Amino acid sequence: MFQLKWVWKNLEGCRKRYVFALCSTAVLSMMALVNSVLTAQIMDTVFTPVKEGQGTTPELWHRLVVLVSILIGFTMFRMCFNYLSVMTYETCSQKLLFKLRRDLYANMQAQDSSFFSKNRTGDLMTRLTGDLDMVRHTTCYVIRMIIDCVVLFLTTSITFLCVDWLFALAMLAVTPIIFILTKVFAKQVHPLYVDLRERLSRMNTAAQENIAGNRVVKAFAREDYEIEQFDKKNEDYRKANLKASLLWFKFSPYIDGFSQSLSIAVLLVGGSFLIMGRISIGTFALFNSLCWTLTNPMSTLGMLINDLQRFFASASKIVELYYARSTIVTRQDAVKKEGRVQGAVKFDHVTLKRNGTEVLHDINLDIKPGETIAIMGPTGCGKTSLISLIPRFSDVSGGTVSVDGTPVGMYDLKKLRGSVGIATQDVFLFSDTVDGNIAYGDPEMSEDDVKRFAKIACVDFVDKLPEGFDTVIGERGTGLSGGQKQRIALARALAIKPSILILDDTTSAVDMETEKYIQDQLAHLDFDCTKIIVAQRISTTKRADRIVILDKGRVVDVGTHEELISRPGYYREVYELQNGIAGEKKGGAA
Ligand SMILES: Nc1ncnc2c1ncn2[C@@H]1O[C@H](COP(=O)(O)OP(=O)(O)OP(=O)(O)O)[C@@H](O)[C@H]1O
Repeated sequence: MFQLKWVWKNLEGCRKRYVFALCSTAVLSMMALVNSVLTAQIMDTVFTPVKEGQGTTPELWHRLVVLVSILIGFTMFRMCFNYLSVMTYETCSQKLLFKLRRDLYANMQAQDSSFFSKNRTGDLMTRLTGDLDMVRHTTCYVIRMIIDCVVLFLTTSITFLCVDWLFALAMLAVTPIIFILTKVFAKQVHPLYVDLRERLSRMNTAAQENIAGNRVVKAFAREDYEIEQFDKKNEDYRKANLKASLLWFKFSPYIDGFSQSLSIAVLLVGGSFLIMGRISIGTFALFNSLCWTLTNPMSTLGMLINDLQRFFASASKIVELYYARSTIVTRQDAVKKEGRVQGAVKFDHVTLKRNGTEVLHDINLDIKPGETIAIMGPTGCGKTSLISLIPRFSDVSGGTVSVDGTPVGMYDLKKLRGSVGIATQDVFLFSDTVDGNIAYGDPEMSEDDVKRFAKIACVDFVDKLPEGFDTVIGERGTGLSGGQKQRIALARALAIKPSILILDDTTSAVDMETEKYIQDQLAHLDFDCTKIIVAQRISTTKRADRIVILDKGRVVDVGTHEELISRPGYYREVYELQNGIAGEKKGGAA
């Protein structure tokens, strides 16, 4: 039930309107009885006297006209009221959907990287689409129908009991059996819908991964395998859907059968009472015409419970996302920093654990403002992990990372990240223009600035694009090479004029000449900036003020290019390898 409480909480702003809609449904359901009651009145006060030979007096004509006019007027009023009611439900549920989507999206933006590695994209997409729609469907339809069923059933039962208690009891005798059946059904169907929801999410995840990784699939000619894998998930989903539907089909004949038995009871019991003179023809007509108000709620209640269980399964998933809280947030007692960050970075006895394994051990590093630091080391030694601690993509497990003498954990997160320009290893560009991608960090940026940073990052290929800087790139746009994407990512990182620029293998895919040009440009930026460059190429690292060598999560050496090539170690090995010296030496020795 917490799911319903949560929906109520989120209806803030339109709760009064929603309560009005709920009440209007109850009133409309009660009104449904009035037509039958008026018809019974016409039968007993107009038709019966005529049939009993009293003739057609003007009084009877007058009574008929009045009652039929009331009937027409009432029906018109009910139609208008119903329209108002349905519109209120629709506006409230759409508003709720909009708010939830916005809140969920905002909350997702606040999550850290561990959240995204724990949750599959397809699952998150299911929550934002199908699950949310189930919440909307429940607030605007399922709840309305449940109220309609309950009120209709209760008012009809009370009316029947007031008119003829014995006839009413004969009709209501089967209802407890139907309620027990629907309760058992609800209990059995709930786990099926939780499972169904999970399978749908798995299928969506498979589809999403396949679309994202379609190049890999094609490169390995694994289309048939992928189709087979998707088919399995699709089949799983189909089976789960069928299982839930079959459960309903197992119960529905009994529920329908018992509901329909009411019509037979009306004919049998009502007919007998009519013959015995216990009830009038009007009373019989009333019971007969209102029979549906008892059968309908009972037969539709099962379907509504079906929907309600789907809602509970979907809402639980959304609530989980809604209340997910990142541990990487701005602290209440965060230090207010005015002005530009100078760019001093200090790692003080830093350790970092990932999934319980320590990947960085006792890192000590003091980087001065404006310094250029290169980080080098074998694959998996912790380079990306190390730099991700500066903008707090991850938090340290021990020790402190400080920027300008203040631990990064004490910064306002926006201030900290706004001072760090980062071009990551996996370049991601948005489906936007080149201009939009470069100015991503500052949408107000002038066209001249965009061009200036594009020049620094050597985005010279833009002239060859069909619409220059206005060419849409990314997923739905013009294709770019790996090196071209890297250069746009670099321009994007530079465009915010960061105090600390972090480049994680950003120029690995560009040619040597372009790289040299970019290095020259980076050395002469017109703003103060500390540069931390993760690279594997000696051509990239050799200009750095200091080069830090990492191995198995530890700093094993620090020095300038000259210092490091003058002593044995990882750097000299890479240097010799990349300059063909190792081969020459070996050749000479042979
Ligand atoms: N999200 C994660 N969850 C668990 N372990 C991780 C995660 N990210 C990285 N690791 C592990 O942390 C270690 C360091 O990874 P990291 O990406 O920092 O290395 P790297 O030096 O940047 O590697 P590369 O040169 O290949 O980019 C590796 O052993 C890696 O398997």
